[in-house]
Amino acid sequence: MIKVGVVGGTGYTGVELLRLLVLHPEVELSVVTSRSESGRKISDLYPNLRGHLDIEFTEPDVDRLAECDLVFFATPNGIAMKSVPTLLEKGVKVIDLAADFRIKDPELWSQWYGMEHACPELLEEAVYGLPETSREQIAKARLVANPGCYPTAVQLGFLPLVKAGLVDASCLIADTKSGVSGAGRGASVGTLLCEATESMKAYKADGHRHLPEISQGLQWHSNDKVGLTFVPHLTPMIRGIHATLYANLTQDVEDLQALFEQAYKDEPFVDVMPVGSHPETRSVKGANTCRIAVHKPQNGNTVIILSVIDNLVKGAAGQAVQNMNIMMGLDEETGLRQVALLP
Ligand SMILES: NC(=O)C1=CN([C@@H]2O[C@H](COP(=O)(O)OP(=O)(O)OC[C@H]3O[C@@H](n4cnc5c(N)ncnc54)[C@H](OP(=O)(O)O)[C@@H]3O)[C@@H](O)[C@H]2O)C=CC1
Ligand SMILES: CC(=O)N[C@@H](CCC(=O)OP(=O)(O)O)C(=O)O
Repeated sequence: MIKVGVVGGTGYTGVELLRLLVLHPEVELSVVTSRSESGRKISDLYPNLRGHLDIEFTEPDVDRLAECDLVFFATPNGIAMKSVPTLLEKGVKVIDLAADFRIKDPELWSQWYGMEHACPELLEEAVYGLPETSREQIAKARLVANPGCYPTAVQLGFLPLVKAGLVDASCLIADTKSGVSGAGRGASVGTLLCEATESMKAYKADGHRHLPEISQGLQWHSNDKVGLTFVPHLTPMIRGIHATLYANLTQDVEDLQALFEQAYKDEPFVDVMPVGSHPETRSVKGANTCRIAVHKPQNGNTVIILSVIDNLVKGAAGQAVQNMNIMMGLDEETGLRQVALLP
């Protein structure tokens, strides 16, 4: 059994990791941390885990975490980087669900995250954990930077076109919507029921920190300079990301549908839907699946890609378990075969 630790077990991505890991046949949950709930039985706080998990939250303590084979950090940005060097030194593998290791350039990271990086020397080694592009590197990695939720939906949508060099990479547009759980469990006025329901709004239209992450990821697969307009929106649902992506074709493409189907034909967690589909966020709720549909309106040369994920699953905890499976040499789908919850 793989001994696993979760730092930040009280948060939304933390408890989603627990939901997936308690049914994972190769995992023993050894340490789950919380500063605010230390000493409390986990299933008292999260009754969905009653009968599945019988341990208590403990204070985050690097020596206890070092007894694990692999540790997930489901913590705010800037926390994992303080403990990762020690854990790696002690032979523990790490998957960070936050952004500490996602951006390769430490100056760019500091510019967007507003702090000095604690271990910039590890940025080059860290593998960006999008299995659909980096499976082989993930398999050899000690440290994986789990992608953000918007970046997962947007990159999976654009990548087949960008990789094939069929679109003007300098003029990509991503119009994205997120459920409120994307903002985490911490109390804030903006996520109160009365503030976030029956309404919808864009935010950070002039610069969201996922912009450099998505641009970096697309640039790795593009011969041309990537230019992206990215606007996130908050929508009144609990889970889900819906990305509507626009790109301009630079040449005639006979069969866009075939291009996407070919790109993802061996991917267990990417579903290219039939021509004319409009994927719904509820079709991936609770599942580690990204569903994609491609549309080519008759007028003009614009391609529209629709991409949906559950922000807490393929956008966070599910993708992290997928990465763990790859890092530990397990079947990539182990513990991740959930069907989405409908209606
Ligand atoms: N929510 C989402 O959809 C997604 C989130 N992410 C990223 O994943 C990370 C976690 O997000 P989310 O679960 O939503 O966040 P939450 O705010 O819901 O949870 C954060 C967790 O971190 C713990 N924590 C906070 N500060 C510290 C600290 N200094 N040391 C140790 N533990 C700490 C908290 O527990 P306690 O205070 O009890 O210790 C809590 O369990 C974030 O970096 C987020 O950006 C990535 C993709 C999607
Ligand atoms: C709705 C909402 O607030 N969403 C969050 C994204 C959460 C996330 O994925 O954060 P990181 O990838 O940066 O870790 C936001 O826009 O900040």
